[in-house]
Amino acid sequence: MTVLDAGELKELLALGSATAYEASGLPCALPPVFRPAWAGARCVGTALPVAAAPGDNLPLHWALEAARPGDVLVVDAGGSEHGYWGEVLAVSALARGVAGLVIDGGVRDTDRLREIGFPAFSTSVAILGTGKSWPGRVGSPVHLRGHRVARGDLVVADADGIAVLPAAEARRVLDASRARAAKEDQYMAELRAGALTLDLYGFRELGQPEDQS
Ligand SMILES: O=C([O-])CC(=O)C(=O)O
Ligand SMILES: [Mg+2]
Repeated sequence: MTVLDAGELKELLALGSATAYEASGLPCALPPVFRPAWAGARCVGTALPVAAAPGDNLPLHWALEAARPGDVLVVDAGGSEHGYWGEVLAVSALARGVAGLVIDGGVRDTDRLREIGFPAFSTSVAILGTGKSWPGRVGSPVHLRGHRVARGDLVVADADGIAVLPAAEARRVLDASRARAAKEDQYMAELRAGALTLDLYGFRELGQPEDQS
């Protein structure tokens, strides 16, 4: 679905969410309240939006049938502090090639998610269970804390945060991210040699502090 191939997606993930965000020039960052469920979780893929009711994870079971390999489930659960997702759903997701989960809501079984390597990002970790009353919506756009996420958007999620890019911007953002990283690599060599960011970035002209003691 995305215009990038598997190698390019991997490269964008390695460049990182912060670089993708900065290079994009777009307001594409989800707020920092979304955190990885375990240290080292990271994923890239195409968004499959899901809407769920507070304390009800039935739509996530449906989403696993609808998901295509490489999809990231992006779930609006209204920030509800319930364990919408855990080991059982993650095992199924891995078997079906789902690349990850982003949920405005809770996840649980986080040790097991780490052990089996399923990358989940959530606004809480919560042990409360969920009901199965409303099948929800799978595939139509959702709003996560004011950010619209549509089917096919590109999700880049790692330790720093989550960028959600329109699919049509993916190649431009990859190119701009490569350029940004290459420029920073050049700067690194100079910084290691003792140069100052004030000079490399031309910040000296922006003004100096009153007290430099
Ligand atoms: O009970 C649920 O649906 C969520 C959960 O803990 C699991 O998937 O293991
Ligand atoms: Mg469980």
